Amino acid sequence: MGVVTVSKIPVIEMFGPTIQGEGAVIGVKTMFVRTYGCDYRCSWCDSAFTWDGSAKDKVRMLTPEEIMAELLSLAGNNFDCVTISGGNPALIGEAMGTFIMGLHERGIQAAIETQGSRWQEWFNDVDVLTISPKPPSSGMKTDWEILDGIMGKLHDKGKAAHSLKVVVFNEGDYEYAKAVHKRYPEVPLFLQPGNEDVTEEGDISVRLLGRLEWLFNQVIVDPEMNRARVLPQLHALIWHNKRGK
Ligand SMILES: C[S@@+](CC[C@H](N)C(=O)[O-])C[C@H]1O[C@@H](n2cnc3c(N)ncnc32)[C@H](O)[C@@H]1O
Ligand SMILES: Nc1nc2[nH]cc(C(=O)O)c2c(=O)[nH]1
Ligand code: SF4
Ligand SMILES: [Mg+2]
Repeated sequence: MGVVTVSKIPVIEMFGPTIQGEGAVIGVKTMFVRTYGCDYRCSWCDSAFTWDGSAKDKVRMLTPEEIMAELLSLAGNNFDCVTISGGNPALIGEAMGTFIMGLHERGIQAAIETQGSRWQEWFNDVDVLTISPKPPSSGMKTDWEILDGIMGKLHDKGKAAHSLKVVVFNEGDYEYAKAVHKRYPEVPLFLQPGNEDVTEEGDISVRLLGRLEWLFNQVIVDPEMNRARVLPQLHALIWHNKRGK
């Protein structure tokens, strides 16, 4: 019985350059690679096409070299950061590690968006690692043992700059974010208001800013959140629910 090495990555979309709209590196110019498949099914997922089957025919199995070539043909030298999101990119093993090495060989930084349900060895090589555990409104249940394991390994190896990002839709989610903060007090925590309608067309910025103000007001009166940072989804303020931005 041989070991099967999976050398390809399921890619649902690549786009950019755009501006990173969330979390620790908000405002940075970046390309996006979005992988297909997720082990979660968040009720409010803004990228459900990565797992609900609606875009299955658009998935391409690509080698790290093919992804690199496509990024270069999309943007030339007009970027030095690639954000890998999904879906859950942590479902992908060695091939992702190879891809990240290729980025580094070209002096390009790798940022990852994942929910903290799976560990991969290549997390150690990521430049900007965002772990986004899911609050109750998502309908998902956090496996704290797994999350503790991931946070512990990141802490021990001390290599990847990592942060936590919790999406908050309501009071219950806010309490969850506080529990996350208490559990991992040394890790930078970003709070992001939820987008309650990811299909609405047109300008949603006023609705999103209303939710941002609500979240500001939660944090402002809360002495247990003195270090949390509250940020909008900047890209959604500018480009609304448009895909590929
Ligand atoms: C689409 S997910 C993909 C990466 C990974 N599966 C995760 O959830 O972290 C990227 C980010 O978008 C956030 N997100 C998804 N739907 C959202 C919504 N309706 N409002 C605000 N943030 C949302 C997620 O919480 C996550 O931080
Ligand atoms: N501009 C922009 N910033 C983002 N930050 C995280 C995103 C994601 O979908 O993971 C995202 C996205 O889709 N677009
Ligand atoms: S974990 Fe991320 S990609 Fe998966 S369903 Fe939730 S928000 Fe969507
Ligand atoms: Mg997004």
